[in-house]
Amino acid sequence: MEALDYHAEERRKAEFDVEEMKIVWAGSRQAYEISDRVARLVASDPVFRKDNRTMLSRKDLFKDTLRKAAHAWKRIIELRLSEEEASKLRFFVDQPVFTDLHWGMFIPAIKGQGNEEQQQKWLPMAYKMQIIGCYAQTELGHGSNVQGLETTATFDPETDEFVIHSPTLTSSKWWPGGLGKVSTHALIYARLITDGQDHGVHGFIVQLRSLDDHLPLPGITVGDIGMKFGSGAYNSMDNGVLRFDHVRILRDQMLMGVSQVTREGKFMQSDVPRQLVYGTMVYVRQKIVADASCALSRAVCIATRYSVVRRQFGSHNGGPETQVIDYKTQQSRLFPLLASAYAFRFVGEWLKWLYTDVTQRLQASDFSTLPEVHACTAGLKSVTTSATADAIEECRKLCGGHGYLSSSGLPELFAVYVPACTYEGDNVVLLLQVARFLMKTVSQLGSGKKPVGTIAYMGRSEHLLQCRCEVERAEDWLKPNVILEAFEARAARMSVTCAKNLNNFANQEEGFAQLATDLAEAAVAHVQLIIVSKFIEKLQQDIPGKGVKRQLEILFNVYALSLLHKHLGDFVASGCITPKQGALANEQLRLLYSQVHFDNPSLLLYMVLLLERLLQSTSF
Ligand SMILES: CCCCCCCC/C=C\CCCCCCCCCC(=O)SCCNC(=O)CCNC(=O)[C@H](O)C(C)(C)COP(=O)(O)OP(=O)(O)OC[C@H]1O[C@@H](n2cnc3c(N)ncnc32)[C@H](O)[C@@H]1OP(=O)(O)O
Ligand SMILES: Cc1cc2nc3c(=O)[nH]c(=O)nc-3n(C[C@H](O)[C@H](O)[C@H](O)COP(=O)(O)OP(=O)(O)OC[C@H]3O[C@@H](n4cnc5c(N)ncnc54)[C@H](O)[C@@H]3O)c2cc1C
Repeated sequence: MEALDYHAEERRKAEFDVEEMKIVWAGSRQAYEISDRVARLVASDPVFRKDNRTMLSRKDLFKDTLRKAAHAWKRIIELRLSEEEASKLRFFVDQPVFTDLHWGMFIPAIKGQGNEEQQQKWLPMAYKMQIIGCYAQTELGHGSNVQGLETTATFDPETDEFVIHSPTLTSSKWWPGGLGKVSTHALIYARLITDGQDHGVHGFIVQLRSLDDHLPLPGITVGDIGMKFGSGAYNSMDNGVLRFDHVRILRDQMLMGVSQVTREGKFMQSDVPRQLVYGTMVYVRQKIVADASCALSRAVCIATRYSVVRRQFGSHNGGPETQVIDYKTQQSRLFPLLASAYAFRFVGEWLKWLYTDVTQRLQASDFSTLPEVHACTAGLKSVTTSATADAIEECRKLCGGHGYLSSSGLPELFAVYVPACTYEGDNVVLLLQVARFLMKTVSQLGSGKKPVGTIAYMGRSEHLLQCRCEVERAEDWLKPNVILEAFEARAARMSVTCAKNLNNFANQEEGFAQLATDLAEAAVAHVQLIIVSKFIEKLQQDIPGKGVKRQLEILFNVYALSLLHKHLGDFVASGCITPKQGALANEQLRLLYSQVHFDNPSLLLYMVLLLERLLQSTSF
């Protein structure tokens, strides 16, 4: 049977309502309709073709990208697309481009850190793209350590100006996307200095290039940092380098929403946490989590199509060879990735709500959830991007030799995706931020301050440190409460153990440095618990459509039990499950794999169907 006939046949046998599953994947009927409409728009427009992307020179690739970005903007205006539709268009055009940073960071930073007057001054020009902005924080010498940035912004009370300067080679801004060729302005993060006093890192809007001839302005040295990983990939983005030689800007070009400098040069810190200067990074991290599920689902779609169609060995009496998807090893490698795509989808939906909630709270000067939001966005960005990057590589291997062909789409997908483990925060550095939040929570357990939200389970740590999972048969692992308690017990025990070991060090900082690896692992356990718990909450919602909820329950169990199997050492070492119970979990997983395949081929093929549409505009 031909592949496409097979697909059609399998879809006809669907055990569930595929149309309703599409709505679940999209998040709502409206979101699905927008996705479908914009995907068709991109797929049907020859300007957005990408089948030549990996054969172009860097210069031609960049020109092609600019052409696409201009065409996208033209279509957005002509069709009066909403912000959500425009964002979808960027996603389907699927090529790193300067607009990602203009819309994804430059504008949000002005909205989040600028005062009312600054928003009124700069946003209208930015929305009309009369100015193009980038987010210039990272320097040659510092990326993770934001407090180590060296660029200076020195207030001159004589002229009511800041002097922006790059005092050292390592203070050169290095990496900002859109900086190398396109941006006319940059949001510069620099050390604020008034009257000889250093007030730390703050944001400043600086014009880099003339709006008449696009040439760099006096005192500005700017350019592209050159080729990056892979051929096509991120080379469509003009990541740049930038140096200042005593460039003067007006005082009102310092973003004054978080702190201010008066005409007399007095530094004023508003009664808001200084970390609001980091707010744009938090915003992008939560978007990156949603993007992870999309990138992962594309890779899974390709590997699923291949696995369903490819036959190898197993022919009897001249009959057809075995579909590779029938091999247990292929299933045990592929199905957890399919399940992870759904898990990241749902936790990304929740994180978007959490971010919206904290934004509303900040407007009411309620900073109570800011630490948790930082920990959740940092941790989920780290865990989902690391898992997705590894998964794309696994999908390449699942496709045998063909996975290494550019035309499979996987090499390009991998090369474009993997920097997500670094940008917006190195994944290990972000895990250590989560660990810092966990240790602070554990240290406060005795204070009577009840942990809430995603860390609430820590308030039950005494019980969790004693509990034993009630599993006697493999099917006991199908109960969400049993799985949740196992993940809570593991996470609580790993954090409490780290906290106890930290107490063996006289100096907390030294202890944190020595125990960093254990702390990072405790952070992963905490974040994986969040993902599992949000999947369970999704299943507790009303999910319409014949058999849809049943499919999602199967995927939940595949996701949770494959994680438990992968990290069995943590679970057993922390005492919450026995080796025998671990073996029963693995037995249940095997049963689920065969069920996912035989009872639910259209689930896989549904992914193929939905993601086929997304892939139509791609090179594979
Ligand atoms: C066509 C039109 C449509 C287009 C639409 C496009 C939309 C696109 C949207 C998204 C697209 C995504 C595309 C992405 C492309 C690539 C983008 C890449 C950009 C970048 O990489 S920007 C640079 C990123 N850099 C970083 O992330 C740096 C990482 N380092 C840090 O965050 C910090 O330095 C640190 C957190 C590691 C340490 O900071 P530090 O001040 O030293 O703080 P500490 O001493 O560790 O902690 C002090 C205290 O502060 C708390 N804290 C730290 N950070 C935050 C925070 N962000 N929020 C809140 N609180 C924070 C920390 O917990 C401590 O608290 P405590 O004292 O413990 O209570
Ligand atoms: C494709 C791409 C696009 C980018 N776009 C932008 C942009 O638009 N704007 C912008 O400002 N920046 C941008 N960046 C820069 C990016 O934000 C930084 O590269 C990132 O924050 C990591 O910082 P770093 O490069 O200094 O790495 P480092 O922090 O030097 O990391 C190197 C190694 O050191 C380890 N390490 C560092 N500190 C610690 C610690 N305290 N404890 C344990 N281990 C540690 C890390 O885990 C890592 O293994 C981009 C980067 C890339 C790759």
